[in-house]
Amino acid sequence: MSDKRKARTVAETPTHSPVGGPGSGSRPASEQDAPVIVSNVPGSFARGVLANRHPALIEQVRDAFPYGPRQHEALDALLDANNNGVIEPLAPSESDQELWWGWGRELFGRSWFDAPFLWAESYFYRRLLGAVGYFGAGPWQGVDPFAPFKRAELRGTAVDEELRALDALAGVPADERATALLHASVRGNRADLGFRVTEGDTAPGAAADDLVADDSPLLWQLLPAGAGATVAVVADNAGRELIPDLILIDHLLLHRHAERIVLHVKPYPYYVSDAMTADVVDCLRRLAEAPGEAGRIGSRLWDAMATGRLEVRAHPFFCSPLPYEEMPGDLRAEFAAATVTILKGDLNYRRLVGDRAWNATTPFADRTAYFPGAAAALRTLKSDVTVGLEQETLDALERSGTAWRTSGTHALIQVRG
Ligand SMILES: O=P(O)(O)OC[C@H]1O[C@](O)(CO)[C@@H](O)[C@@H]1O
Repeated sequence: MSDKRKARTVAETPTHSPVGGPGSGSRPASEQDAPVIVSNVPGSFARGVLANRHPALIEQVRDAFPYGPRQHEALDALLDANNNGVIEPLAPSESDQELWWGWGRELFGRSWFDAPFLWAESYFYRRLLGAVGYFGAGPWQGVDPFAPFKRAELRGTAVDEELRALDALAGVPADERATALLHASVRGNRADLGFRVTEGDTAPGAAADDLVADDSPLLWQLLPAGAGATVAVVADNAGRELIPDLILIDHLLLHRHAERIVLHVKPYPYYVSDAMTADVVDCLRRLAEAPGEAGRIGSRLWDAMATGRLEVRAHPFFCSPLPYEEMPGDLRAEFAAATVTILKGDLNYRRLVGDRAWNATTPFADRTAYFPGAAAALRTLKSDVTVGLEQETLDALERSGTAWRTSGTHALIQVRG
């Protein structure tokens, strides 16, 4: 962690005020130095994730596998630490111990609730994987603890229906189809398994598809047909999100909005349902084995993988607790070479603009000015961070009196060219 980042984080943590909910859009966050979001504010969304979602998730994972005593004990210890304890560093025998030490040196020994929300959530997932033996030599090595949930979702009838709907879409003009597929990719971000861990969460797709910002014309301007573009897509969730992402990718390739697409996934399980290479394979199989248009899309994508027009990458940075502003040089070069980078989902958004209590009218272009090349965020709002809203939009959202920032009822398409 850079000294600059460390100083900002530590200094701001205790002075952080609650974010989210009605009235929060008018808080006087300076454009340069909005407070880092932490989880120690009673009633805040961030606190709810640590206090409610993480314990529920531990139990779900525990119930989903016939783990042995070692895993049960480690899960008990993680539950206890999450609820009552302080953050412990990884054991020296862990291969990424030094990395995490560097990323959180000043946080170890403090309460989970006092750490920056993004860091605490990321480290929780790292500890969960450790507890179930994902990294250790042994029989549970490499067994994705979220695989049963991902698999169940992919096999569900909702996916059948979504794939069948592609048959009707095949006949509509290409530009209408492009818009529909772009929106499906945004909406797919509602289908986040983590979002459904605790009761009372809004069901995906249950509410109106409200875009609070829509820069899609700029996205299409950046990708005129036949211009030989390379597009980077930073994936978010597997299953019901990745399927529409892949369908959009097929459309971009088929209509030559892109000559080549690099799909960035996580190198190991992360944030419940985040996509890894194995999930891309499962989704491609699901598509390829489907009847009709979905099957045709699946076999085109399968071919695109074979020719290199579609390539999958899994950079370790994607599982770090860092904002994109701190991305390493090789990833920066990769994004710089792309015509546009499409970042899917809420977590990527937090890492893109910074997990801070920004004033919601802070321009998206300002918050992403550091990004090496054009960037497009396709995101359902599932946490407090939001930038780039028009004042009237923000006023209307605040007047609505709803938890518009966190309930998954609203979405956005924001682009910086
Ligand atoms: O899958 P997505 O869209 O990145 O959403 C992940 C979001 O879910 C949460 O982890 C809460 O469960 C947020 O803190 C996080 O930003």
